[in-house]
Amino acid sequence: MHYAPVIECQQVCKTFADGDSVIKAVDQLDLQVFSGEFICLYGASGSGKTTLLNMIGGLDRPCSGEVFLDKHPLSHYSDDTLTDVRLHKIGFIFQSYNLIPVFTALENVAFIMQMQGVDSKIALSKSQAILQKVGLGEMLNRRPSELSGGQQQRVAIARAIVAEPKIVLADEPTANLDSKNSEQLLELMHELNRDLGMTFIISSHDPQVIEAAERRIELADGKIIHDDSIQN
Ligand SMILES: Nc1ncnc2c1ncn2[C@@H]1O[C@H](COP(=O)(O)OP(=O)(O)OP(=O)(O)O)[C@@H](O)[C@H]1O
Repeated sequence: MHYAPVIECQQVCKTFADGDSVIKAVDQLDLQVFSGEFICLYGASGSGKTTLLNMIGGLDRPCSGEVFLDKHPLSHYSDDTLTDVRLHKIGFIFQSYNLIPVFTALENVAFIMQMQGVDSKIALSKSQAILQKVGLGEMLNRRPSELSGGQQQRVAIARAIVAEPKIVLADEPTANLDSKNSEQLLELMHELNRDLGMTFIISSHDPQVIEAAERRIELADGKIIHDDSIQN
């Protein structure tokens, strides 16, 4: 059951200069995402998936058009406010895990909540609980270099979801995982979607991820060429 669009893209464009020519990475794209959806963006390399996720998450700004988050146009926010909005509403999972090498698994997860101003003790206990949930309860004190790729990815996921954001944006989250770890990650994301109603937008080339999504959206040349929610 979907209640309200949490994200809306209206005629969103993003161009990049490439020498004398211009690349239209995202081209007049319209999209509505509803609360609780589990979406996979797929399409050839260079079709615009990462660029679109970055604009939805406020990491990058469109050249024209507008992205709305909970009906608020992101362009009206200053960079500082946007950082704050992102911190409280959106969890990011990147292909490269972006963990802080000198922090332990526990500290990497707790860090986001501490930035949100959550009391340290509470942040650490919530982080411990979420690391247990992703199967890393025995590895709280290991640094990223002491964890496997799959385990590092699970720390990154724990970090993205610990503050229970409304929206999770994941850019090729299974790209560096074997099929068993990919399956476990997918199960975890589905569980969070089902139990906590988190909205997921995942970009992927992985047939396992595409198959498991409720709504599949295909991009080509910065445009949507297929959307399961639209009869096309
Ligand atoms: N910072 C940038 N500067 C110049 N061109 C860029 C930049 N970021 C993206 N592009 C170009 O924009 C287009 C879309 O790139 P994007 O990374 O969004 O595609 P993608 O679908 O995520 O690709 P992949 O599946 O390979 O990750 C590509 O042609 C890319 O080369």
